[in-house]
Amino acid sequence: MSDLRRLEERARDARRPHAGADDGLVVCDNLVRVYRTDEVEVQALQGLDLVVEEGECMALVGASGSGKSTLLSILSGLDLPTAGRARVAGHDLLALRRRERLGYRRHTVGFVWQQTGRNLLPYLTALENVALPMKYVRVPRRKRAARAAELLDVLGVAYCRDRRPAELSGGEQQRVAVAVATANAPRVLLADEPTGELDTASGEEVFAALRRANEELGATVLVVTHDPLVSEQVRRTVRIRDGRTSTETLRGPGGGGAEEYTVLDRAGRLQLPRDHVERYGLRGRVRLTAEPDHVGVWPDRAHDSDPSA
Ligand SMILES: Nc1ncnc2c1ncn2[C@@H]1O[C@H](COP(=O)(O)OP(=O)(O)OP(=O)(O)O)[C@@H](O)[C@H]1O
Repeated sequence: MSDLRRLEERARDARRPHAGADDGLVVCDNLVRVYRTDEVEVQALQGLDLVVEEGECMALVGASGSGKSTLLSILSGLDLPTAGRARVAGHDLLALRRRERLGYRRHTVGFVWQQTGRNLLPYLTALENVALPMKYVRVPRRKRAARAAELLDVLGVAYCRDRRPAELSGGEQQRVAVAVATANAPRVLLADEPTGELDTASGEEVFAALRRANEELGATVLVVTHDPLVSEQVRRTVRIRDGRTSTETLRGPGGGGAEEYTVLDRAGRLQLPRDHVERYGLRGRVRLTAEPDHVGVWPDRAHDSDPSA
């Protein structure tokens, strides 16, 4: 093959999406979100890649300001990315028109916020709160009441059905919120710090409700959390650092045998964990060596011994 042919083929391959990149129920590809105010520009997401398979229950973790809430806002259809691609259940989130966006928010995604007061209407009972999203999509009244009662039952809060939010504990409110979020059988359930304001026992009950939404109601669950109770019990935890996915921790059934992986982006870039960078004195240039079954990363000793280099 001529050099030109080879170069052309390579260029074609580079333009083609990576194999499997579209396989997930949620696919974010090189997602960028820049917030601009009068004086400053904040790059909240800086080329984030993420694939979530249908049926997963996974956690997103990261330091404050790393971009987790920004990502959830985009996936929930509340916010638009500046660049990149985001697809959820076949919907291209950058191309949705106003009406489609509304339909997407009512049918495809459900959302649970951290602030318990934000999830429920204070003047409605738990049952009425759960029935409300079904009213918006014109489910007949009888069916609404029956499904709302069934959801409260599955999520362990059937006894709260006739109480208003002020008569519920924080944990009960969040479990009712999970019922509200799953009322229209969304494909994806997004939760932003759902246990953040709760004590351990209530947090556990809310996490159990999210698990039930995943296992029994069939929703794919993405939960942003600082709570180890949640992040250490899901099979996959993705860490976001500076607006990008940096590492993934995979666990066996029951949360055991955690193994941490670094995420390689589509361009082949990876973020080395900070402790590795410090431990091996990696800075500026590094040398890569191709071994039969791995790639080695070496500090640039020549650079170190010659301060002028
Ligand atoms: N509406 C906005 N306007 C300007 N900057 C914003 C806006 N929303 C978020 N940011 C900035 O974007 C960055 C990412 O914020 P984001 O809320 O997504 O982080 P986070 O990881 O969810 O943080 P936390 O864990 O504290 O909730 C931060 O620097 C934040 O200050």
